[in-house]
Amino acid sequence: MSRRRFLGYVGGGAAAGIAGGYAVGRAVGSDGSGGGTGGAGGLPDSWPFHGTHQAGIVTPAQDRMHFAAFDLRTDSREELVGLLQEWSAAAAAMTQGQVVGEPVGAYDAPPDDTGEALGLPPSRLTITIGLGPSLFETADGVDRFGLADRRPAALEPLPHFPADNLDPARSDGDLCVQACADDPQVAVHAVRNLSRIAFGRAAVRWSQLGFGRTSSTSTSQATPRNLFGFKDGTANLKVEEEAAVAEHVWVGEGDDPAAGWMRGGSYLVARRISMHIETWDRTSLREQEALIGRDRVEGAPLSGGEEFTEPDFALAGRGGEPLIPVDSHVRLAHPSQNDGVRLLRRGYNFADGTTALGRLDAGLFFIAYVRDPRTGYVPMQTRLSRDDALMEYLQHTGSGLFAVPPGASEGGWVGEGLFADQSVRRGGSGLSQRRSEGSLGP
Ligand SMILES: C=CC1=C(C)c2cc3[nH]c(cc4nc(cc5[nH]c(cc1n2)c(C)c5CCC(=O)O)C(CCC(=O)O)=C4C)c(C)c3C=C
Ligand SMILES: [Fe+2]
Repeated sequence: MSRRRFLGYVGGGAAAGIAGGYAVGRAVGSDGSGGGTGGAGGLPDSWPFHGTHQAGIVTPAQDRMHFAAFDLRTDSREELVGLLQEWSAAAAAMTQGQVVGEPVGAYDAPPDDTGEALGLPPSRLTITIGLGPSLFETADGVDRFGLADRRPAALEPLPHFPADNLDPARSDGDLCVQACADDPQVAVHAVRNLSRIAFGRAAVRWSQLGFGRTSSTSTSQATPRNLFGFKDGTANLKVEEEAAVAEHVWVGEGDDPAAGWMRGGSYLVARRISMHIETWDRTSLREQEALIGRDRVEGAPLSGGEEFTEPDFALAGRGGEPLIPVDSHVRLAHPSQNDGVRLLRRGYNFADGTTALGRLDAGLFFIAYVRDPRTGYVPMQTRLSRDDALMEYLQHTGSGLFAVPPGASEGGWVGEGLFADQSVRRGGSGLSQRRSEGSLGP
């Protein structure tokens, strides 16, 4: 049942009228107007949960995010399967603006749906589910769920990068959920309800709220700005570049024969990057632009042109120095310096109050989707962490790598292929037989 109809159902016409007015006040128009940063034109009001790929990857980036990493509190394979199934069903409902579970349950029991999104539209919510390396094997080699031989080779914990200052309490996790929406209440509601469903089986390890997307993932979107005040996402990989997305984002058929279940999936890299805002704000505009390699107002490369003009790294100024400095961010991150690698960035700004020193605890929650982090992320991050002059203003404080399985079909669930593959391989008993044996879960 839709969250909007629900109010009329339980409260009668008057309740529906009040709630409807409230919802309209908060809603983002279907043309994206009022959606905050950028506003994407002509978008539908909701995105389907089911499909070849999970939603929330090439979907035009929404304005808000709630990201959560979970640790499993069970060693039962059946409970893990049940959790992924229940999460998928709840995600399918919430992304369509429907209530989770029974619209009206027993009066003496807690309601299924936590309620704070009642009356709110879908708000283009997407829910993307990922699996961390520790789900397959713990750091001390324990195979909790019989999945170690299904682990993708690309799902190795990220290495330590120069200048990393990672907080374990903001890093890693067995599972992750990325909930993005144009209304923060809808994104938070999604994570809260998945967390409630997980009770007893998994618990939130860490989470991050984000606002003001720092990337466009579609040419229909205007380029937003990060907290340094610069346009961010200009050269991002966009959904319209189908061939490049296939090459750089989706796991292909022959990528990893031992992990065929990842075909059509991707790998999510998350980095919580604190930005030294106060220091930046005392830095000259000339220096700021040299650090980025683009001008602040238009976002054009310092070699000239407009926002979408290709940078000319060879062009030198009067003094003979390249106009785009050799240690600038965009030069070091450009495909020409990275064996042609392109990332699909999907990050968000964050501001988490103030530090003990009275500075803004703010930055960029960097998310990228890559086909293989070993080639598509690690070398670039190593180069940036070592040589990027912008690093003087940044500190990486959290990190995670997650395998994001392909999308679920109608009636299916995210991660189904991981377990199905295994049942076939382990003795050819087949999915349904293993179900009837009770070894796969419900
Ligand atoms: C490892 C990958 C990257 C991290 C980490 C990263 C952090 C980061 N970036 C900015 C600001 C900007 N980045 C821009 C471009 C850009 N950044 C990366 C990669 C990482 N950034 C890439 C691949 C690119 C595109 C390079 C290209 O092909 O030209 C830009 C310019 C505008 C744009 O193209 O998006 C800005 C601005 C910050 C502030 C930051 C960490 C907090
Ligand atoms: Fe960047």
